[in-house]
Amino acid sequence: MAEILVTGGAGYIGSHVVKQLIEETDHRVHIIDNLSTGFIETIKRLEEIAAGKNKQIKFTKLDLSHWDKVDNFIKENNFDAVIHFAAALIVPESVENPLKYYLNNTANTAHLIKCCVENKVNKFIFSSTAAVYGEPDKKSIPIDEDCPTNPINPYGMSKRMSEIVLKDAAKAHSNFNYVILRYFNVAGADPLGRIGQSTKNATHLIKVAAETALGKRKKMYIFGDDYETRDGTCIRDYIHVDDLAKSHLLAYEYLKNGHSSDVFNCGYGYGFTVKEVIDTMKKVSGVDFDVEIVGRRAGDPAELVADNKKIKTILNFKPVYDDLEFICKTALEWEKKLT
Ligand SMILES: NC(=O)c1ccc[n+]([C@@H]2O[C@H](COP(=O)([O-])OP(=O)(O)OC[C@H]3O[C@@H](n4cnc5c(N)ncnc54)[C@H](O)[C@@H]3O)[C@@H](O)[C@H]2O)c1
Ligand SMILES: O=c1ccn([C@@H]2O[C@H](COP(=O)(O)OP(=O)(O)O[C@H]3O[C@H](CO)[C@@H](O)[C@H](O)[C@H]3O)[C@@H](O)[C@H]2O)c(=O)[nH]1
Repeated sequence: MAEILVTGGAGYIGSHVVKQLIEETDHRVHIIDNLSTGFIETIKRLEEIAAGKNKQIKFTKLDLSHWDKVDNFIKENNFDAVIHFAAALIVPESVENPLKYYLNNTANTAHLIKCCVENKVNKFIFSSTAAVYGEPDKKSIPIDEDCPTNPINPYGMSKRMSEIVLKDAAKAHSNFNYVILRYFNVAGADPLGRIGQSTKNATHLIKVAAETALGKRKKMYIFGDDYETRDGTCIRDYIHVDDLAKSHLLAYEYLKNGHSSDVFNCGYGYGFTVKEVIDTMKKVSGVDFDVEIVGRRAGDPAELVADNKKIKTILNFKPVYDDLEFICKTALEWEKKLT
């Protein structure tokens, strides 16, 4: 049994990982979150899930930018591992306000790593993103972990810089090990409908499509149909949030078994176009909602698809929910609960 700290556990992806830690392991979970984009209701749902298993989770409202408090918090507890989700993640906002991203994502992460090193918290699992690859050329797709990183916005750069901090820290402190997980496009919700993505003003395609199917938006927009892809719209590798969550449990086992630090792409290895996703949402919802084609959104690469051989081979990752209809259906069911 391990003591695991989850930062950002009141958010979308973190809460699905906490759910799995409760349901599939005997680890004790302590969440910290400043509730900037996460929700206290999510913590309450997680507490209910834990109670159903005769377990408890701990929650401390804490902002990672309060370094003194974070120092004390890590000192006072005896964590075996940290799974670090807390971050800001809106790409256009990162262009307008880069310092927010370098402070919240890079500086606070560097400080958290320092606390871990000083207090012998030797296992660190980090949420990174396909955005670290920037706009890879066609011949690099599917993208493997050796593809050069070249982030094109401050969000991607803030994550790439955190990766470098982790690598250097692990090089200098031989007991400290990390797993970096580079997520591709995360979507869907708990298949039992208990938690999901509650993000306000979400820009994510599948969430926007679910909102439009439910009439929360009058119509939705396709950002560009003049890309060099099979139907002119961008291609992405959509991974169900529960499959992604599982990779964190596998990463913990990997580190616990004494393996050394490494980086893994998280995706299914194939992609769908924006039009294919919208058609799938129309099919599962039974609603032929309005869609308008508009110009390209700045900074959107034509295609991002993961080469997932490494995570399958080394972490033994086995996708369970790799079905776009199922992903859209769970996103839609969750969206209904938010109305
Ligand atoms: N959603 C995606 O498609 C996606 C893709 C790639 C990577 N990621 C990464 O996954 C992680 C989780 O993303 P998410 O989609 O769950 O987002 P989210 O906004 O739902 O979750 C982030 C959580 O971190 C908390 N937080 C933010 N700053 C904090 C701080 N200074 N102190 C304490 N808590 C803080 C927020 O309140 C929130 O609960 C992020 O690191 C993000 O960069 C997400
Ligand atoms: O209303 C919409 C929303 C999105 N899109 C398009 O859909 C695709 C996917 O967009 P989105 O869901 O916003 O995801 P990405 O821009 O690919 O970024 C996501 O996936 C990245 C990893 O691949 C993460 O780093 C980001 O945090 C996460 O938001 C893109 O081509 C968008 O132009 C539309 O056409 N209309």
